[in-house]
Amino acid sequence: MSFLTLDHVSHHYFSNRNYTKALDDISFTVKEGEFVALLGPSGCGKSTILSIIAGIIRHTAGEVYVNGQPLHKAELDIGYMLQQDYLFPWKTIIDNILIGPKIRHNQSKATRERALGLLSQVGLSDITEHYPDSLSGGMRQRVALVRTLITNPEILLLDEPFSALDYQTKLKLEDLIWDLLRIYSKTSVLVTHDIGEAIAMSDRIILMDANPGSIAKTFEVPLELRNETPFLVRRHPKYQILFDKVWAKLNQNEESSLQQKVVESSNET
Ligand SMILES: Nc1ncnc2c1ncn2[C@@H]1O[C@H](COP(=O)(O)OP(=O)(O)OP(=O)(O)O)[C@@H](O)[C@H]1O
Repeated sequence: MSFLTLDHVSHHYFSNRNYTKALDDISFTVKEGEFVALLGPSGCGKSTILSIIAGIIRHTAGEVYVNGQPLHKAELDIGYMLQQDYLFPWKTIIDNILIGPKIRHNQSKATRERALGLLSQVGLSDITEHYPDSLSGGMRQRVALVRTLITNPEILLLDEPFSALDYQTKLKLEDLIWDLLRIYSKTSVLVTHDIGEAIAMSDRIILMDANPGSIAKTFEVPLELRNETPFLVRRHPKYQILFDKVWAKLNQNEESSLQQKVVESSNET
């Protein structure tokens, strides 16, 4: 059974009297424990989808279900990881991690021990009393990951969490997160522009189109790739085959949307 369902979801924004149709008729499901990537060009509505799932914005049409219940009734426990880590510079690493439990009045000894255990799993046991300014970008994102996992969320929303990192750090972090999410069987939705990252990390790729944001095609990642770590996936022969298929579809969509724009502008003049 599906854990999360987006059923014919559309969304438009109104700002300064401007109307933007951000999403048009989006339908997909995410199974429990599944890792789904939303891939697409800038402005196709990837972050809008995450904001809708997180309950930050209310979609204009359609419905979102969690375990068959409408999202607004489901009280979904969410972990949100962003490009920026948003660590508080005046708090130590352990205090940054324990902010979520503190807000929920759940700062038990067991929670602290869980935090220390997670820090050790991401290779950061020695820095609990350090401040974020003394850490590298990759270390800070590892802390952000622990802070996201400490409340044991039902679903993890990852909004380009690697895009501010250098390539080497990004590859290492992909492996670490992939490993941890499988250990804890976390249901996850990753937003990315990066085809390689989508293939390496996920079970399924939802490729999106822009203007307005819609689903162009869904690609299942072959089992042989899903069983490898993200780093090793990139060496697998099936990786290149899938990469080429996604790349071809992405280019085909971009070209047809460019042609449409040219036709529209020539009709206006
Ligand atoms: N608060 C807002 N007010 C008005 N329009 C918005 C708002 N947020 C997003 N949009 C518009 O909605 C569309 C989808 O934006 P969104 O940020 O969801 O896309 P995205 O695929 O996540 O883009 P990117 O990859 O650049 O982050 C875009 O046209 C964007 O300009």
